[in-house]
Order: sequence, then C-alpha cells, then structure tokens
Amino acid sequence: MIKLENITKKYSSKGKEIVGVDDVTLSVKAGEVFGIVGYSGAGKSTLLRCINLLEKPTSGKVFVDGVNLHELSPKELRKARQSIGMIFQGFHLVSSKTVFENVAFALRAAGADKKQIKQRVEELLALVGLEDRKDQYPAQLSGGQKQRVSIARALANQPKILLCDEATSALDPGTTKSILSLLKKINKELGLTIVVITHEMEVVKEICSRCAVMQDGKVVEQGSTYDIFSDPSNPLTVSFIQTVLNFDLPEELLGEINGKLIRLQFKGSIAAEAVVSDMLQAFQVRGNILHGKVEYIQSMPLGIFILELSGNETEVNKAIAYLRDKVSKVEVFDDGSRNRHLA
Ligand SMILES: Nc1ncnc2c1ncn2[C@@H]1O[C@H](COP(=O)(O)OP(=O)(O)OP(=O)(O)O)[C@@H](O)[C@H]1O
Repeated sequence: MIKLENITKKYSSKGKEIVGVDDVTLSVKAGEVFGIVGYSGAGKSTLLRCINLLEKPTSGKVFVDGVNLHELSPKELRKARQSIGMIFQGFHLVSSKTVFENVAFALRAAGADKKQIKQRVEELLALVGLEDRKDQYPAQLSGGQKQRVSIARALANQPKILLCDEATSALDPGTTKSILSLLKKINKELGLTIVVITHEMEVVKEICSRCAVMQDGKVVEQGSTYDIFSDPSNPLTVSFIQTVLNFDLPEELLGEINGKLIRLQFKGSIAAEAVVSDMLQAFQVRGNILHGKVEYIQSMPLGIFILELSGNETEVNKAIAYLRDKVSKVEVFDDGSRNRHLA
C-alpha cells in the first residue's frame, strides 16, 4: 500500500545541513497498522509527512497504492491526498466551529451537498462515539474527545490510509488506551491502513502488527512487533523494549541472592511452570522463581521468568543447558550484572 524507497530529507539551517531522514526504505502492507518508533529528533514526523508529500523528500521515491506520487500533477496530488487522512498530537481543530462543522468542513471542501454532509457527519460521529456532542465547541471537550473529532474529520472522505502523528502523546494513559482501541476498531471495520509514529513502545505493542525503529534519521531495525519484542537486535530497540518489559528486582531481594540469576523467555504457548518443575526434578538444584509475567503482543504470549538457581555448580550448569534446550532464550546474570535491568 505504501512503499518508501531510499527516502532522504535534508534541511539547511544557518548554513548547516541537517539530515532529517537518511536513506529510509520500508513498505506498509494494505490493512495493517504499522508503527514508527524513535526518540525526539529521530526523523519520525519528517518521514510520516513524506508519505503524503507534505514534506518533499530531497531524494527517493514514494509510492501509494502503486502510484509514484512524484509523477502526479498538483491536481492529481491533491486528489491522492484525499485518500490519506492525518491526525496530530495537537488535534488541529478549528476552535470557532462546532464538532459538526469541524467534520463537515472536510466534506464541503470535497464538494459534498448539504444532505450528504449531514448524513456522513452523523455516521462519523457515531463511529467515534460522539453523537451527542455535535453542537459543542472544541474548548468544551476533553483531549480524548478532541482526538475523536479529528479522527472523524480525517475519515470524512473515506481515505484508505490514516497517518497518526503522535496522536496519543498528549493524552493520559486511560484515554490513550481508548483512542488506540478506536484506531484498532477503524482498522478492522473499515480495513484502513494505519501508520502511527510514537516515542512509546507501549503504543506499538498495543496496536501495531509491524514496526520500524528510527535513530538519527535512519531505520535501525524493522520487523513484526512480536519478533522485535522477543528478539530485539539493535541496542536502541532493546532500550525501547525495556520500557515495556522491564523487571527491576528490588535491591533487598538482590542482596539475598546466593545462586545464579537466570532470565527465561518463553515464546508462544510453552508452559513455563512445567518446564521449570521438570528441570527441578531432573537435576540436583534448588530453584526460586523471583518474577514471572506473560505479556500479550499482538495476541501472542511472551513469557518472561526470572529465577535463582543454586546448588552444585556442575548440576546448575546442566540445568541451565537443559533450559536452553527447552525455551526460546536463557540469559544468565553473573554477580557483577545482577543490578542491570532484567528485561
Ligand atoms: N523544517 C525543518 N527545518 C530544519 N530542520 C528540521 C525541520 N524539520 C525537522 N528538522 C530536523 O530534522 C530532524 C528530525 O526531526 P523530526 O521532527 O522528523 O523528528 P521526530 O522523530 O519526529 O521528533 P519529534 O517527535 O520531536 O518531532 C531533527 O533534527 C529536526 O531538528
């Protein structure tokens, strides 16, 4: 649905060249929710704005639905942009217009008549759960409600793609969840392709089937969200994953540990408890589960267990070898690294 080929965007500021996006190639499939994650200044917004050519890449090509956007006339580009809706962190609503008028505006601009506008606005406000707010002004709405209005407005002309520029960054965690569920619902019910940019891995975990991690204008890692969470390879990705899968054991507990500290990662539906209890029966070791958690990423379980193994060193090593054979990842922390994050 979206193909970005070797996109580079350079700016010049006070005689200096700034590379906002540096040779990025990626594609987004029709009907998926794709996440672009990175810290501030990584180039996410610039890349997102290249998708509808709001930002013209210095070099590289943008294809949407098989069409090379650079080859379109200004009129054709305006039409193509109607199939790409966009929402923003700051909502961008017109404060002097009611909710109804904010949504109607997009339809009027596309040439719809009064009757069509009324029907479509009511449909859209029902979809985003704001039927009873149509006569209110943005100032009378909460942040989450404002974002719902901007989603309704972005969907007015039945786009195929929705670009979300840090759409939940200004919202509290509860409201963020409700907006993410709304995006998920729209993706499922309307088959809309969604691209979200965010600095929060939690957002990616919640709704994205695939994602790309950006740093200094480059994509440093991309893949399915589950694979990225279970086997991150880039150090930046690892630090992003830690924000979601972090297990800091209390200092008091770490002080009492005499054995080896082991982190086990289980992919899919492997029964963690059974593997650990079989291991304890098979070897002369003592095991103490310090932490256990199963996260669901794109509905697939990813289990992380931290345990202390103690006993005769040979037996402990045999037990570790047994675990390595049974689970997807085993990490052993020696004394010197006990205080690191066990994510
Ligand atoms: N119009 C511009 N002129 C000059 N430099 C720019 C311009 N827009 C972006 N940049 C620079 O390009 C780089 C990438 O910025 P961008 O806004 O895309 O990052 P980001 O990952 O979206 O971060 P944030 O979430 O803080 O916006 C930054 O160094 C930024 O300063």
